[in-house]
Parts: sequence; C-alpha cells; structure tokens
Amino acid sequence: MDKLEEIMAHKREEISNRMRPVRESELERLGRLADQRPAFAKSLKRDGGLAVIAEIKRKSPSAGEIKILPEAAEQARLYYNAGADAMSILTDEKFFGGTLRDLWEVTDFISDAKRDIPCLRKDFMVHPLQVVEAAEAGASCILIIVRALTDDEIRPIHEAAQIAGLDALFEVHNEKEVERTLTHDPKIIGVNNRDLARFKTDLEFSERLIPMIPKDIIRISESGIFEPEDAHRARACGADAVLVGEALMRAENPEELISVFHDIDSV
Ligand SMILES: O=P(O)(O)OC[C@@H](O)[C@@H](O)c1c[nH]c2ccccc12
Repeated sequence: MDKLEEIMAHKREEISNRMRPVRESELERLGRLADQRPAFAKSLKRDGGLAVIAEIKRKSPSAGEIKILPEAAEQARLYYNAGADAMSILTDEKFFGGTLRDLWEVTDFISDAKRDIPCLRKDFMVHPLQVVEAAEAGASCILIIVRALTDDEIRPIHEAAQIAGLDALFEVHNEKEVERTLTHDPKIIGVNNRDLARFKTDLEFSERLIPMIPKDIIRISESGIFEPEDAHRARACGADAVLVGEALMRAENPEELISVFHDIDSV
C-alpha cells in the first residue's frame, strides 16, 4: 500500500464513525451564508507576480515535525501580517497534526481582522459531510485530490461544495488526472509537485502539467517551493499562485519570503 492509499483508508475509517447523510437543504442553507465568506478563487489573481497561499502544517509524513504550534491562530497572525493572499489549513490529525478546530480558530481570527483572507480546508475529502464541516468552520474552499478518488466520488463532493458556496481546488499530479479534472468543469487546479505516494518533490511536474491547463482556470503550483528560484520556475510555466507550507512554517520572517514571491515578474 502506498502512503496515499494508507491515508485514504484511514480517512474512510475515521469518517465512518460520524457518517450521516447530507441533505441538499442543509447545503443550500450554508450556501445562503456564502457571501459572508471571503472568495477564494478571486484572491488568487494578482496583477503580475504570484499569489501566495500560506499553509499551516505542523508535521507531515515526508518532513516529520515541522513546527510546534499550540495555537493555529498564532501562525495565521504571522501569515496575515506577512500579506498572504489566502491560507491553507491542514485539518488531518493523524498524519499532519491539524484539527478542524484549527480551521475554526483561524477563520475566527480573520473575521476579527481588517482584511478578508479566504481559507482552504486542506484534508482528504471522501464525502460531502466534510464539505459541510468545512463550510461551518468558515472555509472558502475545499481540496479534491483527483488521484485518490473516482469520478463518481468526485461528483457529489464537488456538487456539495458548489451548493454550499465553496470553491474546489482540484489537485493533480499527472496528465491523465489533468484530463479527468477538465471533465468536471473546474475553476482552480493545483499541480502537486510532490508525489503523494512516495513523497518525492520535483518542480518539473508543474512545468509539464500547468501548460496543459487552459488559462481561464486558476493554476497553482503546490509543494516544494522554498527559494525564489523555485517560485520563478512556477511563474515561468504559467502559475497564478503557489501553495507553500514548510518553507513558510520554518521561516523566521515569512513576510520577506512572501514579498519575494509577490514580486516575481509576470511572464
Ligand atoms: O510544505 P510544502 O512542500 O510547501 O507543501 C505544501 C502543500 O502543497 C502540501 O502540504 C500538500 C499538497 N497537497 C496536499 C494534500 C494533502 C496534504 C498536504 C498537501
């Protein structure tokens, strides 16, 4: 079993304990509150330069412990002050050390602040119930890992997100997954530079796959972005935004790094 399969098996088991059907009326009710949530897709289009999605990630299977962080909102404050365009909050506990509570804390912090910053619930989605949880916790976007799901599994999750007024970030790692994603009428696609089965990271994935994605879709390069040079490569192949976790979690001054990424020339 590869790592992603192990994580997905755990997710399905974990959610089975709280499983219940999700009614359309419930999603519609959440959809009516959607205006109060900052818009995710919109935040990722900057005039020139790269938008930055800053991720809160305490640990990971590939990196181990990254940062001891009693309160997720502490890191959110750093990212907020550093000018992040959006945040990604890992809510998987077993493998990434996050919780749904982290997402609640971060969106609470943001709604008390002056500038709206949309949040992505970063987790392994298997059922629309997780979309409900994300919306209730104030997220503006959910993640759909194309490799981990069949098209029949993707459809209800994507539809639930649309009704509840959330954007969906489709994550891909090969050509076939890009093609599958395009049949789902996506607004945002992220190329994960990290192979989730083996946890090797290579920017070449963005260079190969981003040019396959039509320009009217928001294109994100995810993972393994540490140096300005990495962000340059992402920008050069057409990325609108980068999703950065480890480098920003470890950075003493996230503001410096984010401003370097923001200033990377458009191509
Ligand atoms: O820490 P990095 O290398 O900057 O990567 C961030 C993000 O892309 C990565 O955490 C990620 C991308 N896709 C995922 C899916 C699940 C969990 C985590 C991820």
